[in-house]
Amino acid sequence: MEEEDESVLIAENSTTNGHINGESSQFSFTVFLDRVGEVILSVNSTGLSWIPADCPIDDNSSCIGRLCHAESAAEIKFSDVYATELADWGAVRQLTKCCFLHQDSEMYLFVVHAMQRTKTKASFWHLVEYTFGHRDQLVCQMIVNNIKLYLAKQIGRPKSLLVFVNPKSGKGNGQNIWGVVAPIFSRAKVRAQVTVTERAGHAFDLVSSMSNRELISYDGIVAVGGDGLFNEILNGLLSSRFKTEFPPVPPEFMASPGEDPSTSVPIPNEINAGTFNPNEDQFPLLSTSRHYESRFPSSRTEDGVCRTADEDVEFSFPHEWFRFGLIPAGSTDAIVICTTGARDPITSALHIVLGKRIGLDIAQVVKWKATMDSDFEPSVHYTASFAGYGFYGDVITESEKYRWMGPKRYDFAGTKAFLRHRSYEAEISYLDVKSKKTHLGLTEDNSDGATEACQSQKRKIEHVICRANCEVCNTPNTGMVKSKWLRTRGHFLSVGAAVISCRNERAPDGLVADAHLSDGLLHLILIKNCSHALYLWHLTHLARKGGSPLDFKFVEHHKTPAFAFTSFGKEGVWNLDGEILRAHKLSAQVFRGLVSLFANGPEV
Ligand SMILES: Nc1ncnc2c1ncn2[C@@H]1O[C@H](COP(=O)(O)OP(=O)(O)OP(=O)(O)O)[C@@H](O)[C@H]1O
Repeated sequence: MEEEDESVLIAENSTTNGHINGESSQFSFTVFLDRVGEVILSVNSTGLSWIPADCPIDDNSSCIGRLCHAESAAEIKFSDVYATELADWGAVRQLTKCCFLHQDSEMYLFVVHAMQRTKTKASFWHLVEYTFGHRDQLVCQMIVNNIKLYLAKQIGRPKSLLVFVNPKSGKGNGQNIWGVVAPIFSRAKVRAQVTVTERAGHAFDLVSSMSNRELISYDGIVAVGGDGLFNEILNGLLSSRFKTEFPPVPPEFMASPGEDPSTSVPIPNEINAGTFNPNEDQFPLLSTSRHYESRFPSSRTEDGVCRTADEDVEFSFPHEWFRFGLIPAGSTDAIVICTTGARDPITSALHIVLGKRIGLDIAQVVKWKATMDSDFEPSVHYTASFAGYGFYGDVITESEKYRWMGPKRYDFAGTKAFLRHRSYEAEISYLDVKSKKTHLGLTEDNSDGATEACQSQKRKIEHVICRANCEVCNTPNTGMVKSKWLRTRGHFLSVGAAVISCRNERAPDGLVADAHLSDGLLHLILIKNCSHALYLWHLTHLARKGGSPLDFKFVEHHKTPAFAFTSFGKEGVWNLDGEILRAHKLSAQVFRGLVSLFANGPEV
């Protein structure tokens, strides 16, 4: 049906307050609502509401009256409405006085599309459609046009998105899942430029080779897949655009194990630039402004010509409006679960079209050497969720052999790695930061001296779960933060660095229940060698809601903005967001809220 211009139309049965045309502040119409009957529909700048026309709000005289009112009066905020449209001429069903449905006469229809929280789990959002009818088509047109005007004023909603669909994600459902959510985007009039990936690395290549100008012609990039696809796109965006110093490392880090640091490999200038200065008072990583400098290399245009940096436009971090979206279709989907509280494609699509926004910490992981004997060749990687060594590296290496099993491969590979029970000798240095600002989750005595009992007590006090409008994530860093390197060496079953809690089906509270999406800290979890039985006990705590996997003697947990790792074996395998990274020597730092996501945080 063709839409007309804003019509200045006041029907006989309408009341208005303000101007209908363009700047209407409030108006009411008697219309029909499908499955209810005649209602008085009011529209104002915050949303729409209706009450039954023949069931006044104070008519509680009968139980039927009360029932009708409870079920048929409602209010929807525009912040929850993602589209409205005229529909064809059709039938509206009405509720009789005895609350039975019967078919009423046909009329012109219009539909309002919105989200609704599931009653039992607020994080799960579902689609709701309200179909209204009126015998005058112009009335329908005018109401729709006015609702559209209000929707256009909603801030932060995307208009144009790049979408990557991994057909091989999870159980191979990527394309089907996109098929399910695509109508939400088209109803919301969001243009989607869709690429179905043909191979691993396809999305990385496309994103990294795009000019900034082309990239910011979109409002964001959506991954329909798992954490691995998201990670690929993230790296594609950051690798050529985000230039920063390497993570700080302790002075002796560049020496080989057992080697005298003074005879170690000369460190290139760029590496020196990132070396931590223990005498520096102001901690360099915890930026107060959360604005990161970036340099812009030349980039390629569509016709393959390389532009110089001058011709391209700036892409700042964190970007003012450019966001990532993630529609879960993978095997783990930890990032989606942590950022929306649900593993549900519809919920994620609604977070995107409604223009939600949340900052996400990103860890920069630098691999210095692949094996003990290889040369220093730093390669930079970024992760939004997790980097793990030892058990985690073994699981990912093993699971790659069984990709055909789909998500079950992780259980199979995990069992094999568990039975093998290998430990790895390694040295880990981490920055111990002390701050009076307890919002960072750091306390004055964050380090060495604390007893096991104290640590357990402290963990309980600090157990603030990250959620929508999280106070910890929204508090800016202020004041001076002191730091020093602490070191631990030994045999470890695993070394893990979690950027976020990494909740997933196998670990319902995540690896670290109280990790935050945007607090500028990594959670370093060191599992020292222990008996098979104790390790199993730890794993069962991980797999249980409300478990305490960190409250074991053989588990060290440190909140830190940076760490450095050296393996004492010949080589080391890391698991970076589900991808293999061979690193004998590695360092990492976190950037607070470096990118933004179309998400709200879990509503728990
Ligand atoms: N067309 C493709 N064929 C094969 N591999 C692909 C293709 N497109 C992307 N990939 C790669 O598949 C890997 C895994 O994808 P993805 O993360 O989407 O699913 P998953 O591994 O099942 O889920 P999760 O990461 O949540 O466990 C990614 O590293 C990505 O590079």
